[in-house]
Amino acid sequence: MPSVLITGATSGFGKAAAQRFAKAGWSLILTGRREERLEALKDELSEQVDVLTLALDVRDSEAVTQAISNLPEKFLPLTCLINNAGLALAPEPAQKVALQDWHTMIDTNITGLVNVTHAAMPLLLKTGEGASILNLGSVAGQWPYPGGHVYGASKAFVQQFSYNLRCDLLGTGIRVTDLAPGMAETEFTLVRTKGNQEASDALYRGTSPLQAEDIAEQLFYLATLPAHININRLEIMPVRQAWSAFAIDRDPT
Ligand SMILES: NC(=O)C1=CN([C@@H]2O[C@H](COP(=O)(O)OP(=O)(O)OC[C@H]3O[C@@H](n4cnc5c(N)ncnc54)[C@H](OP(=O)(O)O)[C@@H]3O)[C@@H](O)[C@H]2O)C=CC1
Ligand SMILES: O=CCS(=O)(=O)O
Repeated sequence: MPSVLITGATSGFGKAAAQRFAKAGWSLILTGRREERLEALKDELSEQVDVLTLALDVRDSEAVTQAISNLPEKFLPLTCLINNAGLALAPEPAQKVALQDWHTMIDTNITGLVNVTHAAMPLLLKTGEGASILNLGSVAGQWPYPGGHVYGASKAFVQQFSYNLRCDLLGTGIRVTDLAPGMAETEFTLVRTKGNQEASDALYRGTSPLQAEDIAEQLFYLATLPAHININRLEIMPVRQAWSAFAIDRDPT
């Protein structure tokens, strides 16, 4: 059976992806920092498929390299890497943000993603044709909005890194995709607001955001496309989300 390595499998897209790939019989390598959630997911899915859990922080390059370069044989060949672990912090304007919040986003969304990709690449190269790297970007990587500051910039990195990887991996058979969702109801806003459940509920109330299962379905689709097809970027929004007009600063009347 093919195997998939999913970062950030303790919640949201990552957890839903684990459930989707398990349904199709893929072996799962699941990572995240919250060990008890990883173990609960393992309990849920290990009757269906082989599950390996790796409790780690993607920002810790040594831990990442150590864990991924020592995967048990049973979980090889590695067919798909889903770089999903990530977060937004500080929805307030840039001029009000604590510097540490910017660092946390850069360290997780950029350095973490790079750490995991670097560690997994030798395994994906061994797999060759049909292997995939699926990177969770965001509409925020393409479209600016107030409060997007470093989060949007980190997702722009994900897009360009994905495209550049495509160039270097040409001829290896490895596909690379920047999957860029819009508003999706997960724990994302709870994290962004540092635990404000009311603010999170308010954002999703009265509209129809994407659900984690919608993104899991796209991830499974991308990973199981015929081996000669590469989708470079897939942007997906809820029907009830769109762009808005330019904001203009005007003199008071
Ligand atoms: N929801 C949305 O509207 C959108 C989200 N995205 C992106 O999708 C990805 C998944 O987000 P989503 O499922 O919505 O959010 P969730 O908050 O529900 O899940 C985020 C996951 O990332 C993991 N994670 C965060 N930091 C680290 C870290 N330092 N080391 C390891 N794992 C980490 C968390 O695990 P743990 O805390 O256990 O470590 C968790 O499993 C993110 O990259 C996000 O930016 C993109 C577009 C839209
Ligand atoms: O990446 C998350 C979606 S949004 O909050 O930037 O619209």
